[in-house]
Amino acid sequence: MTKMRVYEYAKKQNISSKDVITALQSMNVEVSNHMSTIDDHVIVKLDGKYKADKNETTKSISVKQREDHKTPMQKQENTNNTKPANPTKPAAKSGSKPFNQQGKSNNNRNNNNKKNFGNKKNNSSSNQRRPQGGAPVQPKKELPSKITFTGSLTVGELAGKLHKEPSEIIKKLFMLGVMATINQDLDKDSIELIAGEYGVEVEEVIVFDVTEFEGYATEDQEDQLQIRPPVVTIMGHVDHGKTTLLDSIRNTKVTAGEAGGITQHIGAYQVVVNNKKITFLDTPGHAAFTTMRARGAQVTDITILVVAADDGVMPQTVEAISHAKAAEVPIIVAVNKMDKESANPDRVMQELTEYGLVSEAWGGDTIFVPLSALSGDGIEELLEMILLVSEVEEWKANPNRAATGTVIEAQLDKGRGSVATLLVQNGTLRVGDSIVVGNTFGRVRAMVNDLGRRVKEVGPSTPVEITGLSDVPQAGDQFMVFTDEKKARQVGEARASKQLDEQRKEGAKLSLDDLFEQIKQGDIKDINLIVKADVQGSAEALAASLQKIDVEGVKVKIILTGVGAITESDIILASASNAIVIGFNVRPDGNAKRTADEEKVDIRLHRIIYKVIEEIEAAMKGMLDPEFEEKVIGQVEVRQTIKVSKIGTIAGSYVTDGKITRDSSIRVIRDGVVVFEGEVDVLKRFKDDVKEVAQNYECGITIKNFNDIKEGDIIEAYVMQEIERK
Ligand SMILES: Nc1nc2c(ncn2[C@@H]2O[C@H](COP(=O)(O)OP(=O)(O)OP(=O)(O)O)[C@@H](O)[C@H]2O)c(=O)[nH]1
Repeated sequence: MTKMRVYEYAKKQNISSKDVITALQSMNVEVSNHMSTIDDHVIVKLDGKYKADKNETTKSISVKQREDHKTPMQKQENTNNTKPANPTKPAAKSGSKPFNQQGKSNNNRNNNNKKNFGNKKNNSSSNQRRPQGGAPVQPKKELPSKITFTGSLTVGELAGKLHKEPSEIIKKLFMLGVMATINQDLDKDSIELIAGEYGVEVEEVIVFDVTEFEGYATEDQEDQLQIRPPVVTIMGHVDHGKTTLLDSIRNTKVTAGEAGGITQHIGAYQVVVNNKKITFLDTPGHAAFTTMRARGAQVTDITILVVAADDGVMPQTVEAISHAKAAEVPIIVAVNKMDKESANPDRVMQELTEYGLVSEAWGGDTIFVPLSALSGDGIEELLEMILLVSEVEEWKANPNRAATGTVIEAQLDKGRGSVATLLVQNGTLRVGDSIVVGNTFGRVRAMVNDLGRRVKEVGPSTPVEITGLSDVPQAGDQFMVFTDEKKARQVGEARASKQLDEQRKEGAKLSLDDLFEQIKQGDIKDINLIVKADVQGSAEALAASLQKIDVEGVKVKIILTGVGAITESDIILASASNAIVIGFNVRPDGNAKRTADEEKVDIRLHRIIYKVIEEIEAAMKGMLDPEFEEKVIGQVEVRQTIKVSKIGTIAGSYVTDGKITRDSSIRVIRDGVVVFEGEVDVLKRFKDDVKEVAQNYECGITIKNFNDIKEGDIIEAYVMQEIERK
């Protein structure tokens, strides 16, 4: 089914949106503004109308206007009806992802998110008619054939570029149902729409942001890529043996492979199995994993999920699964503690099927390796399985380029200054390289590997500890080597100052309020949700219903369902996956609230299932109900009460502050406690019904459904005011 927006149709027909809206209204099709969607049967009807009615006034006027103001060149161009080409950024190469794009947004998009008329309320402009005769005095300058912009333009700026008076642009916007001021920012669609009305071509110029690494990264050609070792993270429930497993792999493999090496804990290590390397991140647990991902770093290729055979699936096992799945990282299950008598691997297999991890033995595709981290039995098999998965996945990188990668950990060392363990993800890192790491920079002074040995250069998937940075970066920060030291300094400094700016601004996390805007801009294809509920049954029911929502091809993806309060870990997962958290009959705990504020994670709390569905659906359609805020307008003191049969209790009162109106909401406060909330029924001055009573005046009030009003009560009057959504 074809669908288009009103303004798209207007463009197609070369007429104004306003005319289309008028036509639609005459056809009894409900449309609110130029952003409204019309479907194909309406389109067919409209097509018919415009075909049959070629000389329809509105059309001839709008075409006439356009022709009048056009240069000969544009007149010619108009026949091509070309859309401006939009330069896009080079796509990151899939074989080697030096920088994760997730959660990143470039400046231009941020600008586009500013107020634009797509999300403005429609205004009642439907009575306005296009001026027919006596055109306003036009500026002398001719229309340009093409205009350029970056990010957005204000109405005034656009007018300047089009050599038009701002008032004319404002008028045009008004015709499209938009009230705009001269300083209002217009987004790309709006700029194209207005320029299109004059037949002027628009080109968006994307300015290269010096602080974004992506801009400097060159694409690797397929023939430059070579197989690189996999990077493995170990996750699992407390005490299931993560640390023991990491130690045991390192002890059996590292010392055997590299005689004389003294293991050094630098946050990651490499082992050699069958002449092939495997890199392990040394910080077990999903907290580190997810914190990194929240910072935009994806370093893990494979997750080893450790489950103790004598304990089975536990809460953190489930969390680890969600985290790995959210990051789309393959999972290998290590069924640990097989040496114990109480070990029951079948139970582990059984329990994990519930989370979609079905062992190969049972017809699934998840690799399960029974082992004992303590005795070392099964570790060899686990390592072989890791190699097997890597053979299938074929992770690649280009060793012959300047290095890029991620910070695994970093700290300030008394003697050596800033010390950071970097994981090289692409290219080769060398001593002496000029490097930007996160928001700091420097030259690689010395490099030490996981065996405590000094090294001169390291290739892809290798962890290495470096010194020489001017400041301490953070785990998860990305780094990039620059051939030019000056450039490194410049980029490092620019990034540092940008970070300061960003700290001041809000993070660009997903929120229901701007969901529609993001969907419209094509920025999101899935909406990630985390559902926490008081009981498993509701969590599942809610998740199932939410998954059925499908608005304009955008789907809801549930990345975690769980029972109990919303925890900090949920928030971190939400932040890393750009998800919204839904609490059904549950609340966030203190830490979760704080983290959600910091990470700008949107939490929605509900008590009724259909309300949740309704809200998400409305947000996706850009139809969220307006938000209201309470505004106290006045205070009234009850000085005397009179009981009247049939009417109830009349409160003889005195307005001590502000005013009270007949349509205000009220609360009755007795000794500081709210005893009733409701509405005014009748408001009188002497015998007359009045609309409002101002400060220092007496009045008589009755309250709807409340007769227990007492002398000395305070009546607080308030109204609900719509507040603009962010
Ligand atoms: N019998 C037996 N005990 C094991 C095995 N692996 C680990 N353990 C024991 O289980 C306990 C917990 O092991 P850890 O390696 O500290 O577990 P962990 O998952 O790292 O725990 P946290 O760091 O607290 O999350 C220790 O007492 C280990 O000795 C095993 O294969 N067999």
